[in-house]
Amino acid sequence: MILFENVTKTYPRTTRPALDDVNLEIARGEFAFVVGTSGSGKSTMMQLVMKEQDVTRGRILVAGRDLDRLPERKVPALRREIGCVFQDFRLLPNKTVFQNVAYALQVLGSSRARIRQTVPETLELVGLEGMEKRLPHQLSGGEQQRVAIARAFVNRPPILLADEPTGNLDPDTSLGIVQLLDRINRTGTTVVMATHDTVTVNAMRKRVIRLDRGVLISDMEAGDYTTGSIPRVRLEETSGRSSAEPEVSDGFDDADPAAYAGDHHGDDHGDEPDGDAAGEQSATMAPIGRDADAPRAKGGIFRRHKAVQTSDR
Ligand SMILES: Nc1ncnc2c1ncn2[C@@H]1O[C@H](COP(=O)(O)OP(=O)(O)OP(=O)(O)O)[C@@H](O)[C@H]1O
Repeated sequence: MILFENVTKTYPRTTRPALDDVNLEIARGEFAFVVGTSGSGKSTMMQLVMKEQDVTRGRILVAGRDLDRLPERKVPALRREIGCVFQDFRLLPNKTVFQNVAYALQVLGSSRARIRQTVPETLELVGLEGMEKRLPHQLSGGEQQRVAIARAFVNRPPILLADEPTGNLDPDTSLGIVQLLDRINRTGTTVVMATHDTVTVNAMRKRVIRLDRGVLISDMEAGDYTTGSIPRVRLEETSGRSSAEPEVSDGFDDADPAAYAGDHHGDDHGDEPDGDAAGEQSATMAPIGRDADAPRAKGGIFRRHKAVQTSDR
């Protein structure tokens, strides 16, 4: 689903790379934490996946697309397949919970009927039923982040990136947010979460990818956030081969969700990707947990890597 091959990113007017020769594969349906101290390159990794930044060297594949060869006009289609959640929630302050989530579908051209159906389903999924008409400032931080997650997930993207989503939250609330991301992951969505949050990482026992000054130093299944004792590893290829919200007039300023009834605009998603793109998303919302036990398919085109211990830190 996400493949980094010898990826180096050096920002203009800097000497040390933000990411330095990173090799990495995250398969479809995986949940991975990306950890490391401030400045280790976590956000850069996320931005590269979104094609908000371009690599300096190396290659990135996302959902079957080679980002270096992706024409600018196809970047929106890439981003429709990636939901994003940030530390600072980034909600629209003058819109209700419902409107914030609806907005994500609206910009995709979804019909009012679809919006009216899927927004309440998604709000229920994230545990915000009954809060549709509240404004962001009438919510706790954890609730605001749930709105942001609902907005990121409402069109069922195959990939969800979360950059420090618990950075502004207390430990209990943080755990709830990560458990929600875990639930979303169980529907089949690939989740990558950058974090400093030791407690949550240790509680979840998921894959932990560790960066140190731009270098991928370890990649562990069911790992933890043990600082100082993780063996340094390098990724060695094996022979086996096996995939700012625009402020627009939306016409949806009515605080009453019932106002969205009935008016079909069609679900034109615009410029669709080429056939090489994996996983065109479903237009309908499935109940959460429907796919929870489905086998996690590995992408067929991605190289497999294995972690090799090189030295102790
Ligand atoms: N736009 C930019 N221009 C120049 N340097 C940048 C830019 N963005 C990030 N960097 C540098 O790249 C390195 C990695 O930064 P990045 O934000 O990816 O780290 P991070 O691990 O996400 O940090 P944090 O946990 O504090 O968010 C840092 O040295 C940072 O100063």
